[in-house]
Amino acid sequence: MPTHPASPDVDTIVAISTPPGRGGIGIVRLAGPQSLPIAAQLLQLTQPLEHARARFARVLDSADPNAKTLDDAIVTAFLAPHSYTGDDLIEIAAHGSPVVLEAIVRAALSHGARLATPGEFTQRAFLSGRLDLTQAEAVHDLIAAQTLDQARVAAQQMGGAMSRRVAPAKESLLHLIALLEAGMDFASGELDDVDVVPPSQIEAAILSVQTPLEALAASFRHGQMLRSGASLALVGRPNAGKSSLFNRLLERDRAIVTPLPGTTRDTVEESLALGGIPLRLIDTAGLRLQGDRPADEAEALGIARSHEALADADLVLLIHDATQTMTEEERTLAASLEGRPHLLVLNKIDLQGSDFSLKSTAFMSKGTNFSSQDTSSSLKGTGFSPYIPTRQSKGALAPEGTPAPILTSALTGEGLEELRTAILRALQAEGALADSGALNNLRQQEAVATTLQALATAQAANINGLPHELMLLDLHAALRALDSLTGATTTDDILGRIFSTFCIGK
Ligand SMILES: Nc1nc2c(c(=O)[nH]1)N(C=O)[C@@H](CNc1ccc(C(=O)N[C@@H](CCC(=O)O)C(=O)O)cc1)CN2
Ligand SMILES: Nc1nc2c(ncn2[C@@H]2O[C@H](COP(=O)(O)OP(=O)(O)OP(=O)(O)O)[C@@H](O)[C@H]2O)c(=O)[nH]1
Ligand SMILES: [Mg+2]
Repeated sequence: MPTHPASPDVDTIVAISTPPGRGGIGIVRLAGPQSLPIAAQLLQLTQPLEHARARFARVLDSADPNAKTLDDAIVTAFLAPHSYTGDDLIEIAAHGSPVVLEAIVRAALSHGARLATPGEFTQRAFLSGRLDLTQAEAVHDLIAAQTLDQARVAAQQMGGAMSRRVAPAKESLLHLIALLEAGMDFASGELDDVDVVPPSQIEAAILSVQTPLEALAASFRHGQMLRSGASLALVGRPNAGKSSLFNRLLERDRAIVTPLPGTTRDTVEESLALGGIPLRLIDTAGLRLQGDRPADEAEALGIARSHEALADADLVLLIHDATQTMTEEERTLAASLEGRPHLLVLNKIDLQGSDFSLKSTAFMSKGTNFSSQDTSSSLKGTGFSPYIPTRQSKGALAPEGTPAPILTSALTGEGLEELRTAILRALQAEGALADSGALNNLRQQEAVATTLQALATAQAANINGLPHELMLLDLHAALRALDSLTGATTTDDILGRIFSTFCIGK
């Protein structure tokens, strides 16, 4: 484990740790071996600093030759190794005035500190072994969290959920490596050509490492969704009720709605949290039918944007007016969405007879197994063919066949709950949100994917009876990849890239 001795050649760093701007209180943080002596020169203490005890102090105006008081502050000292970073750390909580906080930082610089780089406090915590890399990343995620669910997941990760989750797999892998290496030493001695460990035992051992890591790899999608959210585009013919549904989902009248087709001219974007997942909802200009020309250039440009939103969205909601027959174009559009996550929404069901609504409800409640005979007469005239959704076990936003249509009325609100549920299901984000120790960034996902690849190669070598030396190379590669997940074997440039995305002062 890397350690960070409190030696004088380690820089003492300083930064404002509270957000830029004015606030009730603002905190300047100093970390490193010179923190205490530097603080002593900036402050007039009435009582000596003690570990983790808040003390009142006057902040001296260092620029003033008579060193008058600039502010009153509360100062806390954390002595190495019992601090956030692991080295001596001082916090000065002054009034939250940017000029005062900057003066404190400037004074600390003049006494030998240097400005902390983004994330450097957390980087030191990592380098001193107080946090592993997934925990350090979680600190960043927690600060960036936009929903409480995101914060909960980050907090679990910050508490070491990931390391705990991979620990048993790593233990098994180390055990297997030790076993094979011992066997090899043995074999190179007197007992040549003797397979000390039988292939079936190796196969089982590799499998016991693979299984939990595969489950971990599958958790990536969900973690990613919680971190970054998803974008949702509402597309369809003019007047289908896209903007009305958009407003319903947002629960406010954001987009303009009129009875005239071609009302929405440009894409309209709004954020929305659904089931703890941050979503970017995009209303688009209605797609005109062939031969049905856009009214003007603005509308034509708007339609071009609709196509872009359609191409970029993580999930497409194809909105169809249930009172209209589905056109060839819509069918083509629906077909082009195959293989991508999308939902078909039949809107304006309030305009159908009550008969329609009842049958539709029965149709929906049958669950997911529709057969062609089920082609409900309620859908007659809409042009929708029967759907046979298939469940896929894993895979990001995996297409699940053509989804069953969702029947809504933006006017009455009917079907909106079903639509919300269907959106979450399509994003595969239902169920336990705070899946403890889920992978939640590309770096983590790659570490696990590389581990699994190396394990698969090792397994193939085992099955093909290749020498253990070769298998050991793959197993060591797997171990290195697994260790990079928690940062034990992560290169400096990758570390640099990770911490540079943090706030200054964190
Ligand atoms: N004022 C303040 N608030 C803060 C932090 C901080 O550093 N300062 N934190 C972070 O930025 C977070 C809390 N995390 C922290 C984690 C560990 C330690 C720490 O010093 N731990 C020592 C024990 C300290 C003691 O003796 O009481 C240790 O574990 O050895 C401090 C904060 C959020 N709030
Ligand atoms: N009865 C009924 N009317 C609806 C429903 N949804 C929308 N409307 C009406 O249909 C008309 C068009 O609605 P919009 O939401 O503007 O349709 P749009 O798809 O955004 O249309 P464009 O922006 O032109 O592409 C408006 O008069 C709405 O009030 C619904 O579920 N039932
Ligand atoms: Mg509209």
